[in-house]
Amino acid sequence: MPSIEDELFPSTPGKFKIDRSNRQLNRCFASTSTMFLWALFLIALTASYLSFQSFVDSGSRYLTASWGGIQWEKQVRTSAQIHRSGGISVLVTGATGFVGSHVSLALRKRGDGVVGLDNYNNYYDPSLKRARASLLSSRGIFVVEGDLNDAKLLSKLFDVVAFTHVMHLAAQAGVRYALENPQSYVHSNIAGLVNLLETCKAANPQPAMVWASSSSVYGLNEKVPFSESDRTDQPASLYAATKKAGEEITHTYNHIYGLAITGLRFFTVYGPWGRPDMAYFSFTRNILQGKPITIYRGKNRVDLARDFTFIDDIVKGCLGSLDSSGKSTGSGGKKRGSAPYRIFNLGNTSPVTVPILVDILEKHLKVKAKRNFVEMPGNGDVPFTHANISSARKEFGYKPTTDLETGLKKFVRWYLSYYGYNTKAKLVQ
Ligand SMILES: O=C(O)[C@H]1O[C@H](OP(=O)(O)OP(=O)(O)OC[C@H]2O[C@@H](n3ccc(=O)[nH]c3=O)[C@H](O)[C@@H]2O)[C@H](O)[C@@H](O)[C@H]1O
Repeated sequence: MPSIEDELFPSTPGKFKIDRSNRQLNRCFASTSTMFLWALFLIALTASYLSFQSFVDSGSRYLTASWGGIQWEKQVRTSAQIHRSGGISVLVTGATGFVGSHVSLALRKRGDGVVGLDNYNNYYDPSLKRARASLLSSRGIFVVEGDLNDAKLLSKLFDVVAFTHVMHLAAQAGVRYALENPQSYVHSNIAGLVNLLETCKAANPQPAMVWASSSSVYGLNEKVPFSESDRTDQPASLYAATKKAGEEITHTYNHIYGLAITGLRFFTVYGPWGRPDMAYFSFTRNILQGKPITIYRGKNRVDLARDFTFIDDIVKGCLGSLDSSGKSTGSGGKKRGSAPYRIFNLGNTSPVTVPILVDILEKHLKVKAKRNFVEMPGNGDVPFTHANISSARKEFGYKPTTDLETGLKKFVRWYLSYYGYNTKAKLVQ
């Protein structure tokens, strides 16, 4: 298996050759007028190259065309192969993301077929995604590099494999980043979702879909703990609004086309191989580097709290949802009967305040944090979250077992090892 360095710096840079012959040029530059015309031509060529390049740069965040071909199809087919009786074949979107990589590995471990899809966008350090991809590849999971909005790619994937399930985890995550880049939420969480649903609806047979909604849909809801039947019409961030829109959109596809759909409201998921933009991760980085951390506080200096949920518990919830998803009834875009439409909270059911989270990190890191308390800015945050998980428990026996203390210990152990704190030379973060 190639190492992560090999993937980043391929040994064969390509087939581009520089033509050093100047005989042709000598003839062209024979007269001044020809030189002038030639100069104009070069300027036009450069201008069109630059505009093409900027088109490529702006598009490359999302779209790549590095798929297709006999070898590629063979890799997809092999990766989708099921190795247990009664197993399923799953297309996992966002497979090199935090939750996606863990779910892919768990499915593969129990013998299910898994094909990943990921666009490796640069919302956070793509090298972490490449490292996760390397791990997946070592377990025989092929990750297709491409974007949800690439309809041809999605339809090709379903031509090659009759996926029984789609685990849709690709998304623009993060509550506060929506202030900076609102369009990326629309691109991934709305347009990308619809594109995927269009493909699933048209597939024959149709897969069942399980996808990641968010605890943030509860928004300004004050009734605790949050139950699936509580109101979700007061989102506090654009992120939350796009996830809520996703719930409505998936309902439509269930209603019209008979797609079996399960939405999972994840509550602040954390753990090894996590997302660097999240508080527990960036706090750890700053604490180790001796930099201050900013802790938001609510009105009247009330601490914010989250129902932090350990990744292994989320993975159990995802697999339980896939196994109990029921079947889609339609085919080729035609509904043949009603199909299940479900929404579940996946949380830990025991909220912890942010300062206590920092206490636990300090204990595991054996370093004191430099705490800087500020009033919660109007950035989309909500004061607290708390999941009622009785529906998921009833439906597929969901039962979280990892408390924050234990989960953060596992995260810190991974973090120190991944970033080289256990060796003499610290790696650059
Ligand atoms: O459950 C979800 O659906 C979401 O969970 C996560 O959002 P959040 O619960 O906001 O997690 P996270 O950023 O770790 O902040 C945690 C706490 O630290 C506070 N916080 C944060 C940053 C900071 O600098 N200081 C601070 O006090 C902050 O105010 C908050 O109280 C996912 O990112 C999101 O993609 C989505 O999945």
